[in-house]
Amino acid sequence: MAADVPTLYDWAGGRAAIRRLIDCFYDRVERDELLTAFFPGGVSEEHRDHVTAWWSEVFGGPDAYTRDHGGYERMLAHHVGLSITAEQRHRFASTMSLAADDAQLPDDPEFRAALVGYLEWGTRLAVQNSQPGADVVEHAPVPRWGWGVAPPYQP
Ligand code: HEM
Repeated sequence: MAADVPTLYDWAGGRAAIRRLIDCFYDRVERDELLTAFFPGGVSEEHRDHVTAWWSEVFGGPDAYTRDHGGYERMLAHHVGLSITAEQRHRFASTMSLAADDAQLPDDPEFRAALVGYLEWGTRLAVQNSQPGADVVEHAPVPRWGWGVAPPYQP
């Protein structure tokens, strides 16, 4: 991709913006009848911080999740055995999309398409990995997501 195309992380507004997204998301999750049981007692500060690090890295920011939080293998371990249903996955993905509005992330079609593309991909992998006896990919790098076919519109 051309050197002047920003990362999704920078376009979103950096770590503070990703943290707003994650907070708005989990604030909704805590009130959601399909999702709240995954987080007994509420979504901890530690979880919010780690998931912020994950999304920041995926979107092209610092590689803090790989360096400090156990990387792909730790993320995988958290999803194994959860038995996430199709309905829960859809609620998770649609709630994150709503949270992007709550958090006032950029709402240009290109950015939101990239965000939802990663969400769709990531949540479907989470469902697969969470099933009993799933044949998981045990080791992988933290993914890096990009703009796909539509980089940001910059006249
Ligand atoms: C794009 C999709 C997803 C991403 C990027 C993601 C990311 C993560 C990460 C990075 C962790 C580990 C946090 C840590 O290191 O402490 C985690 C844990 C977890 N995730 Fe996901 N996840 C996704 C989908 C889902 C779905 C669909 C569900 C359930 C409906 C789910 C439920 C959980 C739960 C219950 C934990 C463990 C929480 C804890 O014990 O602190 N995740 N997720």
